[in-house]
Amino acid sequence: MISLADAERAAATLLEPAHYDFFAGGADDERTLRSNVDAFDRHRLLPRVLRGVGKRDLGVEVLGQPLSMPVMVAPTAFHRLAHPDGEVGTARAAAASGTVMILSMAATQPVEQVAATGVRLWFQMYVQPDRAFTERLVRRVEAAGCAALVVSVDSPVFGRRLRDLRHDFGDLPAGLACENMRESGTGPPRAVAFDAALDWSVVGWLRGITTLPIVLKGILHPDDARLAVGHGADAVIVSNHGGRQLDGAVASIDALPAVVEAVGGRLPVLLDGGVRRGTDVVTALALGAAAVAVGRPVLWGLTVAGEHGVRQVLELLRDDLDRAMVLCGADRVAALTRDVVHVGRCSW
Ligand SMILES: Cc1cc2nc3c(=O)[nH]c(=O)nc-3n(C[C@H](O)[C@H](O)[C@H](O)COP(=O)(O)O)c2cc1C
Ligand SMILES: CCCCCCC(=O)C(=O)O
Repeated sequence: MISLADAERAAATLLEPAHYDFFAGGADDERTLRSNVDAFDRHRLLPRVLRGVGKRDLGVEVLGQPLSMPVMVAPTAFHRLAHPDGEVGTARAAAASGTVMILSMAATQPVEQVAATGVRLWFQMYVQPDRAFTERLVRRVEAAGCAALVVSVDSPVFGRRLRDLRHDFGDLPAGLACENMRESGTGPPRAVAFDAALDWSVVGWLRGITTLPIVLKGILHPDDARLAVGHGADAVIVSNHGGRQLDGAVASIDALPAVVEAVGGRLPVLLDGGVRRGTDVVTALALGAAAVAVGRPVLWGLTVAGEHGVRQVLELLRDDLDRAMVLCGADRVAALTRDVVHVGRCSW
């Protein structure tokens, strides 16, 4: 594997077609899925030269946590469908790469086991209509040592994914389950529910039950970004759920600048969706993201070689980012300013 595209090609040959399509697919006609990548391709970089960038520092701090690079692992479901190493393998790789893993509520290994790897872990959740269960889960992830709660707000219902319908893919195979949906270690797992009745009061409710930082994942509209600030969120993730929810939603990188402007530095803005190259990371950082997260590429690395494959994917991105930064004349993330990004013709 010398690129993330290689990882996907290799994974496609290894996975059962239904599982590959679950990971790769998006909602409906997959317009947003394609847009996430295409939109990065519309951006070009305007590099600076002769900047003395012999030594680079890719490190950033997000919510008080130091990351060795501004690339985190996005929450994705069902890692044991990809490889027996599962979420634990992904966590070990993220820890070795010095970054944060956001663990999906639909993980196939328990949060305690994943946290035991020593990774810096944030926990993603869909707030369940059963708030008592949600609160018990919050206590559980706090006890496991998770450092932030990532609340997905882009899923009042589950997106309609035609690939899954065609394969009749709905349930996990025997022996795999959403381990964090069990009330106790051995009890049957609950189904993950999506709650279309959720409104902004959920942020205050969560604030009332936990001191963990609350990160809202799935913000695209600048007015929602302002509301997130007003309701006391600690960070937002500009995301369209990898094109798996509202097909036709704007590409993440296109939504980023207005969200950054709306937030006005009051909280960190993260981004996921379509990040496949170091130049994509540079573009997002230059447009104001504090860091990015990657979803599918991690699953492809995990499929190909378990923990080692995820490590390879993360290190490929690090290497790519380092090269992109030096070629842009930036020796640190803060040196990536908006003028480095260009869309359309140079007019001066
Ligand atoms: C197979 C798969 C499962 C996902 N599961 C979750 C999930 O459980 N919770 C969540 O908030 N987002 C989930 N996402 C969305 C990712 O967190 C992220 O927004 C998206 O994958 C980023 O786009 P990328 O795959 O192009 O990097 C999932 C995405 C994929 C591809
Ligand atoms: C029935 C379990 C739901 C898992 C949700 C995973 C997810 O968010 C996705 O995009 O897929």
